[in-house]
Amino acid sequence: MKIIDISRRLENGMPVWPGDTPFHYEVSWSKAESGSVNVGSLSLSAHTGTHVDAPFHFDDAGKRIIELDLELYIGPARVLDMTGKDSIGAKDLENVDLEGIQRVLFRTLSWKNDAEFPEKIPHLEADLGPFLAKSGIRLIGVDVPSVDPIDSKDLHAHHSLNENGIHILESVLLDEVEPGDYELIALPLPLVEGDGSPVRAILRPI
Ligand SMILES: N[C@@H](CC(=O)c1ccccc1NC=O)C(=O)O
Ligand SMILES: [Zn+2]
Ligand SMILES: [Zn+2]
Repeated sequence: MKIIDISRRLENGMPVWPGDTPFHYEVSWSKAESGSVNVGSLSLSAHTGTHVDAPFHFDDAGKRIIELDLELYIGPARVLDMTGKDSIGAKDLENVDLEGIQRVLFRTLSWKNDAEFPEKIPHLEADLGPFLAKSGIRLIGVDVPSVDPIDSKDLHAHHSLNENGIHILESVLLDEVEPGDYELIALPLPLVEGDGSPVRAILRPI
C-alpha cells in the first residue's frame, strides 16, 4: 500500500528553532577505527523536525513523552485545507464535517522555503481548543514548527489545546498531500523524560 512520508528530513545544517540545539549527526566510531562497523552519534533538540510535544514542554507538571497514549498517534486523520490564513480559529472549521474524526492535520503550506526557519507562521486562536474538543478531536497536526506565533512566550494555543485534551504534532510536511482522509502513524520515541520527540510521520490513503 502507498505510504506518503510527511516527515522533514533530519540532516546537518537543517533549520532549527532560533537559539535551539543544532541537529548534528556524525560517524563517531568509523569502520576503519572499530574494525567492523560505522557507529553514528546524534545531537539534537527534542523539537527537531517533525515532532510531537509532551505537555511537560510548557507545563512543569505535565506529562512526559513516555506517558503519552500511543493510540493518539496511530489511526484515521483528516487533512484540512487551511491555505492563505494568518490564523486558524473555530470560524475556519464551522463548515467542516468532523463527525467521527479524532485527528486533524492543517495544511497551511505557509512554510515556503524549507532551508530556512520561518519567521512568521499561522497560529491557532483561543477558541480552537474548546471547539475541537467538543467535536471529539484528540490530536492536531500542523505543517509549521509551532501552534503559537514564533515569538510567543505565553504559548496560549499550546496551553489551550492541552487543557482541552488535544495533543500536538508539529512540522509535518503536507506539500504533496491532498486534503482528505488518511491513516496517520507518527510514533514518538520512548523518551522517559522527554518534553518532545521527533517522529517518523506517514500517511496512507484510506
Ligand atoms: N513551542 C515550540 C518550541 C519552542 O517554543 C522552543 C524550542 C526551542 C527553544 C526555545 C523555544 N521557545 C522559546 O521561547 C515547539 O513546540 O516546538
Ligand atoms: Zn514542539
Ligand atoms: Zn509546540
